Amino acid sequence: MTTSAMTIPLVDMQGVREGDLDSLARAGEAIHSACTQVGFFYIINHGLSQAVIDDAMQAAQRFFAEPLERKAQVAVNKHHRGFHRRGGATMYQATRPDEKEFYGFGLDLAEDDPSVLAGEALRGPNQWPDFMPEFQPAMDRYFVEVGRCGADLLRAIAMSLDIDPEFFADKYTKPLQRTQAVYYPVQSDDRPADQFGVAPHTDYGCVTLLYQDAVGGLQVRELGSERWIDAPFIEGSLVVNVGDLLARWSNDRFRSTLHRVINTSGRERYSIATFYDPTYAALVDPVDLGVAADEAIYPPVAAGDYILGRIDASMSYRKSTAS
Ligand SMILES: O=C(O)CCC(=O)C(=O)O
Ligand SMILES: [Fe+2]
Repeated sequence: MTTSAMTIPLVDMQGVREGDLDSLARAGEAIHSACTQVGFFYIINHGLSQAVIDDAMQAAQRFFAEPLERKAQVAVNKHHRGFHRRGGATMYQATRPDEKEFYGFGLDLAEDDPSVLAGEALRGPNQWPDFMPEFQPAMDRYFVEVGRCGADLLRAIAMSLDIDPEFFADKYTKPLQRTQAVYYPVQSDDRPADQFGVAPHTDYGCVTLLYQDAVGGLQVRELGSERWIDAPFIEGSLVVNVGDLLARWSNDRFRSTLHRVINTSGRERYSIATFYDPTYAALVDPVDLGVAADEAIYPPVAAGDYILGRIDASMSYRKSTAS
């Protein structure tokens, strides 16, 4: 007997952005069922302007089209910012590095910022290519707008858990938001079976917000089966998924679902993934999300410590220069 495939729900964020409490409750309910049953959902009316998205995507395409020697001028630094060449990222449990390039950046903190001076990992100034002056402003605008959307999502998630809708605000005063423009070269049909654009993995942090182009290739693992479900491009949408840290925070009520990318479309694929994660020291304690103390599966952990451990395990450059 075949059962019908899991579907990835779609949530309208319009009312949430307008601050309407009824809409917040409705979106919260839809998001809650998506987070508990699928771990993935699409959002529309997310508040990012299409012009900002298009500029960022075009800038990313131009950047990745540069020769490797140029891109290497902004090679990833110890603050986890810059260009990651192909082969630099291997997902835990994967046998081969991902077939992708990406450019990562985050909250731009000066070298004399207290968090940087204190040696907090993953903190520091962004780096930008001086050979492509339009790259930084396009990416910065995207970063701000997608961060706003992340905050809206967390408001709806808090509401859905029957806690103060503003609960997450003070956990995100200095977010470990990491935004990554990703380039997937064309993969051949006769590639080894264990060669992926991104190998099957779950995300490390709280919520991931993904803009993908129309090429497709993202797949989500159906719960309780071996089936991979396509998460195709939907015009005007972002794909959102729960990461391991939010699943932990929720005491495993929310699911952090396996996903992967295979790009056998014959076309190059581009996406921008944003890992919208809390302040380094924010305490992730299931009790704060409404779990009785004697039912909490996980002890409290500092968000940054958890995320850092996961990043260190998957990025080859950090094995030599981790800090
Ligand atoms: O680019 C995509 O479609 C997904 C990327 C992804 O899963 C990740 O970077 O964690
Ligand atoms: Fe992912």
